[in-house]
Amino acid sequence: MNPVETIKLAKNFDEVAAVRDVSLTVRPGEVYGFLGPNGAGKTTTLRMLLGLIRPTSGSVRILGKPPGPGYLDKVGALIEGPAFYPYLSGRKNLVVLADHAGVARSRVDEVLDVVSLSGRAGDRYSTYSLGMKQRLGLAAALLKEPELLILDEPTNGLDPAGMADMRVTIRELAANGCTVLLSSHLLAEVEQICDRVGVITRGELVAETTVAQLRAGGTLRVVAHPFDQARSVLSALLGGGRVLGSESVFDLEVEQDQAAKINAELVGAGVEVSELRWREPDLEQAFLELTGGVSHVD
Ligand SMILES: Nc1ncnc2c1ncn2[C@@H]1O[C@H](COP(=O)(O)OP(=O)(O)OP(=O)(O)O)[C@@H](O)[C@H]1O
Repeated sequence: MNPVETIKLAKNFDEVAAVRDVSLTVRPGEVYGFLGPNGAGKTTTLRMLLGLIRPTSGSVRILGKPPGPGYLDKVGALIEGPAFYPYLSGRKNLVVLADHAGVARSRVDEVLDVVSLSGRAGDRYSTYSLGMKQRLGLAAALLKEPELLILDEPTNGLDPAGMADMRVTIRELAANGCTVLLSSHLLAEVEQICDRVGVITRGELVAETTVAQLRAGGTLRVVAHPFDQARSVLSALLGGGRVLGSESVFDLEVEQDQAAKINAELVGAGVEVSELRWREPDLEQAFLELTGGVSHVD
């Protein structure tokens, strides 16, 4: 059973088609990044998953259940900045929520620990930094020991240290078996934190793939002299069609671990290799192509 499955999910706001026929699948135990520029339809999709708004068409299953009573019992969510009492401490705020949700109060200190907020848990919420507020929001989402976490832009507005903390916490939660669906407009963030990614633009899911696949497609840059001799060695090794180069520079579409063998073959044939360098694929370019270049990637 996949923790999240949508089939042709769509939402129109009057004339605006905010989400169009989105069919996405989040698999058990993964961190899934829902990536897209601002206004792409991420929040609208997440709100539909959580029953906050009703889809215009299409269907949703969360942890195997369609929307209905109790379908979110094992789901924690952080969406649209959680509401806390500013004059209460972080811990007291969580106690209020735990009591309301019928969760044992002992769980409060556990979740404070998970989000590394124990040291400041006695301070008033109003004195918290944005990063601490966000972590308290995550703690609240964890109270029910969710199997699935849905997080809308969890690092939005955080400073680099706060972002890094949040990433570590999310990865730890996933390592402990929680499935995570998070939205982000930051390619670099999704790359660091997620196993798979769904790319949404103008309301449409334009790609759903693993981060490893997004990263695949790098090239090996080889600079070797003399050119003709280098080309014939490389052609013999890789097949002529895969060896394109000019003026002693070759950009080879090979696996990264073939570099040593290629170097040895060239040097063994008396070719002088002055550069051998793995070049990562340009993810930003790939993302812009997928999204039609509609927005900037930070
Ligand atoms: N309640 C609403 N009424 C009318 N239009 C809306 C409403 N909510 C969202 N939209 C529109 O739907 C589109 C998608 O918005 P959404 O908030 O889902 O995008 P997003 O990908 O989450 O972007 P952001 O990161 O900027 O929030 C936008 O054009 C937005 O203006």
